[in-house]
Amino acid sequence: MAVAMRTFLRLPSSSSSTYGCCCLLKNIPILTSPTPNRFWASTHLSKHHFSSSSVSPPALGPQSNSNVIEILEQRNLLESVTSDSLRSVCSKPPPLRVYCGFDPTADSLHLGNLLGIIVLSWFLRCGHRAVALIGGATGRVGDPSGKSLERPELDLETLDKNICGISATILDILERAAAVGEMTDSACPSVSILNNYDWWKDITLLDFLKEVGRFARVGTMMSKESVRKRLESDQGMSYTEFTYQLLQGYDFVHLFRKEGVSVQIGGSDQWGNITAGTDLIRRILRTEGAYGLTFPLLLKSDGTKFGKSEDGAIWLSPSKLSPYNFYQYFFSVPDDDVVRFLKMLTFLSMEEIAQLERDMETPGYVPNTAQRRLAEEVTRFVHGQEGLEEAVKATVALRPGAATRLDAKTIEGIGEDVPSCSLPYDQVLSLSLLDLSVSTGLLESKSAARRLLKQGGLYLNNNRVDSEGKKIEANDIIDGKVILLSAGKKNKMVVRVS
Ligand SMILES: Nc1ncnc2c1ncn2[C@@H]1O[C@H](COP(=O)(O)OP(=O)(O)OP(=O)(O)O)[C@@H](O)[C@H]1O
Ligand SMILES: N[C@@H](Cc1ccc(O)cc1)C(=O)O
Repeated sequence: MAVAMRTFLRLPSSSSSTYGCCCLLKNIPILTSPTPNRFWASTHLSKHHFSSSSVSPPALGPQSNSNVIEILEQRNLLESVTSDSLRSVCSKPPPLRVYCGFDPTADSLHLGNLLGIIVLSWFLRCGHRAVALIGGATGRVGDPSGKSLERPELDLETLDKNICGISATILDILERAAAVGEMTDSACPSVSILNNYDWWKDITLLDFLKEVGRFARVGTMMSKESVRKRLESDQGMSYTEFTYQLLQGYDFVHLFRKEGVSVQIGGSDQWGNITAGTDLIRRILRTEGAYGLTFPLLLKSDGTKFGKSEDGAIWLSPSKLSPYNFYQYFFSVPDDDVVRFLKMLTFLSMEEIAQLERDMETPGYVPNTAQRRLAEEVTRFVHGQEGLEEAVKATVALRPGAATRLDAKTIEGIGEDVPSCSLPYDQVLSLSLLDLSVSTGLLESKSAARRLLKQGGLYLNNNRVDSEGKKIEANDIIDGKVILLSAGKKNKMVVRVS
């Protein structure tokens, strides 16, 4: 993909800064900020081309004349709006500035968080502007929404690392989203990234009580679901967490006043915090011009939400989940989920999705066609065309019996996601394949390995092995570094040879 782009990024100035993060966001010129701790990025992108590849072309086409609220409704991405007049406001000029906040509670975002980026992207596609807010300040406090226990306090080093990790992902994805939206107005950046620590670090407790606390009603604060639920629990709620809604509420006031942001979006669990913001804007700035919008939580078919606490979180950062495994996840979603995911997680037209749904009911439908389309679209959106090509290449190459020649990079790419082990070169060379399968832990015994080999299920670097006497030769060690063993189609073992 060739993208002509001009990007500015100001990272927080280091030395004295808590957020002196040194992450280098790839391909992005970094300008030193005159304002300490300000994290700001803007993206202007113009033409957008795609190289030919073996995957379907991406869903293109900005929809600048469309009403974003109607689109979100059609795609099950709309839960509530604070006022129905948002519908008319967003269909006429000027474009709106819309923000979504992300607290740095982990070093990567996950699939549930992607919904916020997708909704921002729909606004971009419809000609509006997007602001992603990193909660450098709110992350120190911890949002009680949807949590039954107080969040553990994060140390500053961890917060810093998390801010770097999630900022890089958000910027990467939103740049691609803005490119599809073909926003070319250089006077007004289509995407900005801000850190709320920039304004909170200068506000004293007395300022806060005077400027914010005075306008907040304790009764209203107590009635928020996040507070009510916690007060019913044995542990109760700390004053710090109780204050969270006012921090997020004041962010909206600040962004409304200083950055012209008039819409805040978030998952349905953010309703209380978002309305804290619209209330404060009404009381402090005496205007009705601010809107909140929530989207439903993305759920698995068993009704549990995609999050980060449980095992097997679908991370967006390639260092936590490779593009190959990310792709595989979507390729394997059950038929019952695929249409819902196509609507919520891709930008494919509703017509194309309806056609895929009809095809699924048709005799001769090739299983997983809809899943393949889903996997392509979501992987391309999150990891870019390059990440998608890497995932597809690995998928083809890693299929047992595949004709494609494996290389060390492809095998290393899955090394973090499948079991792996390291063995010295001279221990591996001339070892029998049966012994290697057992000593690496791929199979439990030599007799199990022999049985599998006889059934035609034991593979060395994707080639089926028939001979019981097969020994590892130098040219079986790919690029002198790795061996891929497979027991059947699913069980793999990467052997790193040192
Ligand atoms: N499955 C989801 N669908 C839509 N939005 C989500 C989902 N999960 C999280 N979000 C959004 O991301 C925000 C941040 O998530 P948060 O850190 O509170 O919880 P989480 O990442 O789901 O973690 P945990 O698994 O620990 O509950 C949430 O407030 C919510 O709006
Ligand atoms: N409370 C949001 C993050 C957020 C932080 C500050 C805001 O102004 C908005 C949103 C969450 O937990 O994900």
